[in-house]
Amino acid sequence: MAEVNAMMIRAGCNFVAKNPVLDLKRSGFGMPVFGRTVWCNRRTTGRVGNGVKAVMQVDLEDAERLRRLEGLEATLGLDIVAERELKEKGFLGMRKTKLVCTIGPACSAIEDLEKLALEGMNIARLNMCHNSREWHCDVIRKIKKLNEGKGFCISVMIDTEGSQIHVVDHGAPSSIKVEDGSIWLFTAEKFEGSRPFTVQASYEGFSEGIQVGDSIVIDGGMATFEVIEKIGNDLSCRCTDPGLFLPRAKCSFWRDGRVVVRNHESPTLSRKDWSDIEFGIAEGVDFIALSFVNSADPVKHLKNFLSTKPAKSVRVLAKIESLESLQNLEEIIEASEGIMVARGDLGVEIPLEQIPAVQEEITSVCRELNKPVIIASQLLESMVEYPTPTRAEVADVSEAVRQYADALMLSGESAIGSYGQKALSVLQMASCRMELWSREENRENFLPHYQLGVSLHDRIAEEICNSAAELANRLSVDAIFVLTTQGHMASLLSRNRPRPPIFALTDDDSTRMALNLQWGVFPLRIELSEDIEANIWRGIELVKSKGLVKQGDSVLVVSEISPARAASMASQSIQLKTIV
Ligand SMILES: Nc1ncnc2c1ncn2[C@@H]1O[C@H](COP(=O)(O)OP(=O)(O)OP(=O)(O)O)[C@@H](O)[C@H]1O
Ligand SMILES: CC(=O)C(=O)O
Ligand SMILES: [K+]
Ligand SMILES: [Mg+2]
Repeated sequence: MAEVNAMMIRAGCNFVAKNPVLDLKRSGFGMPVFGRTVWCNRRTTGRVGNGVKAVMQVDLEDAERLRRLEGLEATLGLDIVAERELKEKGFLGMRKTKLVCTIGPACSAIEDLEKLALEGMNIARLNMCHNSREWHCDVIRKIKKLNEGKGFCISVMIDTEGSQIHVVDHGAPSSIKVEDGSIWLFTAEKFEGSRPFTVQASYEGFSEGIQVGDSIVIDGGMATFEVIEKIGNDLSCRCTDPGLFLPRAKCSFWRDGRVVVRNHESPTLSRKDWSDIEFGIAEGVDFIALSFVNSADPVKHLKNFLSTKPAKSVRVLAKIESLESLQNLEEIIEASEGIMVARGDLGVEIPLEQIPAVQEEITSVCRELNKPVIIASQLLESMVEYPTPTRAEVADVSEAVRQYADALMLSGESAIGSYGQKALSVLQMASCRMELWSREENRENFLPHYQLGVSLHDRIAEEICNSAAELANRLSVDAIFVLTTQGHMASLLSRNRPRPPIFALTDDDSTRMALNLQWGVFPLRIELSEDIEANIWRGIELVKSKGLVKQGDSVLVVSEISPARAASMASQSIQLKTIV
């Protein structure tokens, strides 16, 4: 027995249901049913009203129709925001660059989360450095509720605290001015409140290996000190470049124009991080972003750990925010399922003028190795306080879009700022504008083509996607559809940054949520079988039924079925279809 649902009704199936109204409600369709002619059996056409009871009987002809439609029924479609954008702006106008928002006290009410969702948030980031377990749990549940109840498709990312050994605090709730020549004591001693000219370091061994004459740079240049004396584990320092001390400021040690790299004992994943990760898994988060990754090892370690978990697969992202991570960049990117260019802490560890080049390099290596990349921190920093961005900030955002980064991230702008929604709309508008210019300049043609696959199977998949993207651009098709189980073909298509949107049809929910991070990919859930043709048929019927494609639209369909699923062997195909 099948449940009644709106799809069956629209398709005109003949059946009698036990309690159609209840069944409709249960199947999650909020459409009004009272007084509407919604169903009929062979002989009678009836009006459904409350309390109508009948026995479900589906005849053979309809059973076949139902069987085909059940695949559609199980489908939860495109995120409603993308759907709206498509209807308003057409295929080409859909924003391809994804948007991440850090959730904090300024936007954790469900109404605020919904506003961010409507403004285009694709991923919500929770920084485990701040706030309580209960607070994070509450936010995650609210987001899931919005997804389930309102048709959004927002993925959740937790960002670990990591071992930030260089954090210092002056004890006061706001910033303190640091005068030129003033003498300060940096200590690991723990005390409550503030003492004049005293700064607490978050890590006991902070001064190990530090010599008299070394410099301490606060927050990438907010102020600079010179170490004038070591007193036990404490450092007495003179301010050489006056400025400001913010609460929880980050500091780095410099000698002869370079950061002093020290092999401290603290692991990338602390005990608190593991506990936060367990919490994230239990709450069904989609991404875990690892802070202060210096090599591929912690990423591999976490992935091994996750592979032992029965839960859905969680994607591991590595944050590039230390000097060491730059030295091991390729191995970290290869081991991860995505990268965040965490410019905040990176700017503490390398000279600021190097940030633009490093960002471009990381973005390019990520595309080469086919890993999504997020550009993070200070994108619209002034909007924490002001309702408009600086022109320089808009230029910075546009440059990240021009570089074809997969995603842009808001930090304090959404977490604590008064204009989070406005900031998101600035990202949204700047992205669409730069994407348009890139298309007008045919910039996708100038992207370097790297060969990724080694095995024949991998190379075939890659070449199919490269050719499909080129075909889609040259033939100006309206959309690309890809049938993908783990998202691999979808990401290979995205890597080419094609002009039309890529609708990725998958039956795996974690794949669907992970694809949210990829440039130009709009994930949809669908039942996939071993019958490729049937999958394609179902996929197209689904998008047609939602009014996303219409008669005369041309679509390119790329399909992949892994060997484990296909009865015989792996197969991939490209088909060009005109919607009839
Ligand atoms: N959950 C939260 N609760 C309270 N404040 C938050 C929360 N998340 C972020 N914030 C505030 O927003 C600011 C920016 O957030 P963000 O998470 O980007 O900090 P960050 O220091 O750049 O990140 P990281 O610690 O990963 O380097 C933080 O300094 C903090 O004041
Ligand atoms: C996002 C982050 O962690 C940083 O910019 O440091
Ligand atoms: K963090
Ligand atoms: Mg950081």
